[in-house]
Amino acid sequence: MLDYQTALTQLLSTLELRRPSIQSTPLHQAQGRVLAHDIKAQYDSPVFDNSAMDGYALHLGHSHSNNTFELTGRIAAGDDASAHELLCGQAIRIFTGAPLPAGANAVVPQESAQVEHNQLKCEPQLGQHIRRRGEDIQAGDLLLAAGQILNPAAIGLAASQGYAELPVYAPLSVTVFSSGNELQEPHNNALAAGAIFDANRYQLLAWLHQLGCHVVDGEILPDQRDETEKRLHDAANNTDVILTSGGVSVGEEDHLKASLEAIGVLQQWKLLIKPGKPFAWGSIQTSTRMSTVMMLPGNPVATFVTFKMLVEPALRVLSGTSTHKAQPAHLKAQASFSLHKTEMRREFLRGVMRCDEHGVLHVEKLSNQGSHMLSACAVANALIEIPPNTTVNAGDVLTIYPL
Ligand SMILES: Nc1nc2c(c(=O)[nH]1)N[C@H]1C(S)=C(S)[C@@H](COP(=O)(O)OP(=O)(O)OC[C@H]3O[C@@H](n4cnc5c(N)ncnc54)[C@H](O)[C@@H]3O)O[C@H]1N2
Ligand code: MOO
Repeated sequence: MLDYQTALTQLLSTLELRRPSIQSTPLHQAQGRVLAHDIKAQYDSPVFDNSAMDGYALHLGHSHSNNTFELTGRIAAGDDASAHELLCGQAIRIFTGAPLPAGANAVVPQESAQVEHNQLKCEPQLGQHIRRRGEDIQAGDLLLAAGQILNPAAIGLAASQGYAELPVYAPLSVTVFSSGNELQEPHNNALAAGAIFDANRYQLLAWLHQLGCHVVDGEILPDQRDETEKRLHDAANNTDVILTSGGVSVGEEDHLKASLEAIGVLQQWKLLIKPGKPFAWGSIQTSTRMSTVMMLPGNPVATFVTFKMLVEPALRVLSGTSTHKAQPAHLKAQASFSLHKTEMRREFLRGVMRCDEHGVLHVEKLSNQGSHMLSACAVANALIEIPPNTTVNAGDVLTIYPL
């Protein structure tokens, strides 16, 4: 059995070689997509020297000893300033964002100046309130690096440089299956004897929508080997990724692992983590594509934890993010609980983190930690990592993964 970090490293390095195709997307559809190439700045930013205030631009010179300037005109945002030039002792009405005329070396906000008969009175400092050409970005600089997840600010930055489209990786297509004869759809709400509602598929579909994947609902697989193999193969023909939950442990009604071995390659099965021990991954090669398969354990909390700690990073790498950036983000927090654990598996407890009035992060473990107890996942805002064979005392510093 692999420990968590080795498993994550192996999974991500396998997937790094399976990058999706590259396409061009208009900016309004770029949110959440992964940039496929480096993008360079096409312009200096600011594009030209301009005013940071509504007020007056002026030419402050050594030869000009008093605080009075002669007003010569007006430049608004959007105007061309090339027709204007300020000589020593001259000023011009100007507005925020308007280009500075030649000769301007200070801007005075209007509330710090008085105007009388075309004369401006103020006490300017050389260079004040001027936004210099290129002080943020210079033409040719790296604007956005390949692998960056495009967020609203990155999209605004691309627009500010005149990009209307960006090269991004194609969205991943993912089929989601649940497995088990006991499962019933929630809309069919009279529960049959021995049946339970399918929680995992709905949980997984929601995560995948949040990640911007193209999702195919594969519905429920019966505990039947032939049917499982056929539907996995069909899904591999049609989608880049297959996620299953349940049926991956050791019982004779658990057909997922054996089915993958029969029609594809099982690369890894079983990890030293709790919950999530029977997690498996591999691939199915069909005539159309190589589909990545990840099999999540059926206990709903095991599905939750393995999704956040393994599947989400894997999907990020398959979407074009670097293996480094795809790692789950972690923080350090002081435990507000104690426990003694004699267990070989690294555990990911469901917890609530909070910052105290001194800025120190604390984490409390929720009750209901069983791997069938989904209730704690719905209120948790962090997973708490407990290494193997560990005693935790209140105040100890632990690694947590914000949710
Ligand atoms: N003899 C052993 N038994 C089990 C072992 C083991 O090592 N030896 N491992 C246990 C661990 S740990 C886990 S985790 C589970 C995982 O088993 P499976 O992946 O085969 O999942 P199932 O047996 O199908 O289901 C487990 C549990 O979860 C419920 N379930 C399944 N799918 C869903 C769903 N879509 N929505 C809601 N609940 C679901 C299912 O009814 C079971 O109660 O195996 C242990 N057993
Ligand atoms: O590893 Mo299983 O997920 O504990 O119950």
